[in-house]
Amino acid sequence: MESSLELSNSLGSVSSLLTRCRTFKVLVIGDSGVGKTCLTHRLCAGQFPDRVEATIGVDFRERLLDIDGEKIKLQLWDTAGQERFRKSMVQHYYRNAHAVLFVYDVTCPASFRGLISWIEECRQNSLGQEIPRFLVGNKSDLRDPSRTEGQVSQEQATRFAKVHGMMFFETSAKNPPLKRVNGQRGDMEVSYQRDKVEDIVMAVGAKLKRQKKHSAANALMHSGSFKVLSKKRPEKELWTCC
Ligand SMILES: Nc1nc2c(ncn2[C@@H]2O[C@H](COP(=O)(O)OP(=O)(O)OP(=O)(O)O)[C@@H](O)[C@H]2O)c(=O)[nH]1
Repeated sequence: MESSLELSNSLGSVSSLLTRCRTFKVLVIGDSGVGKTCLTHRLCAGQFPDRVEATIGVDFRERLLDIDGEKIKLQLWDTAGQERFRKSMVQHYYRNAHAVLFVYDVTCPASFRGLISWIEECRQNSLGQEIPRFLVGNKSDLRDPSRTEGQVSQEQATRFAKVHGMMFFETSAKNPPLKRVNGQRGDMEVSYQRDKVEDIVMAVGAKLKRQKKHSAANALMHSGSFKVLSKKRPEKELWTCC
């Protein structure tokens, strides 16, 4: 039997584990040119970059979040969409990933169809179904409401997301789309999209935070006593301070 002092120490460790800042590796994948680099700039720095070049290999950007008083660091891995720039590094991308953003361009149906091969690449690299997945239709500012051809509809994307267990967002890394409204000064265009980019980052953070609590609670339940956690520490790179 554990003494009450040991028990209280154990509970103290649980609480410090739960409040510790954790870094989450989030992969951003999709065809070349869909806007992964611009999106990760917006997600991390809040700005659309002036100039971008095709990603070679991988780029990292980080975003520190405070979710309900808890600090979480998202480390976004902006991977190259072009096969020739990613070949030799693919396995490294997928190692220890905590979440994946699948990005397509809403004005490029080929990039939407291409998602199947990105899902397959995840499977080949042993990314389990328990890893949270998010579907992001980018470049919504270029959507032409008068056209149905040559664009990916939100209905199509919603169905796809449901089938593949993903949370779906449509957004623009560049600009919110404009809408014609009848204001006091007559007809004018105003932006009507809330900052969906911010919604994405908060949704990813919240989902990962919930998962973290869940896995810590599971570890506690399965060990019987929390002492076991200190013996079997999670992998070093997964637990870093902000
Ligand atoms: N209009 C519009 N253009 C965008 C948006 N996001 C990205 N772009 C443009 O799309 C082009 C490609 O953007 P990138 O961010 O380099 O695309 P990527 O997916 O990272 O491409 P790779 O590095 O080759 O994989 C650039 O010219 C961007 O300016 C958007 O939301 N709206």
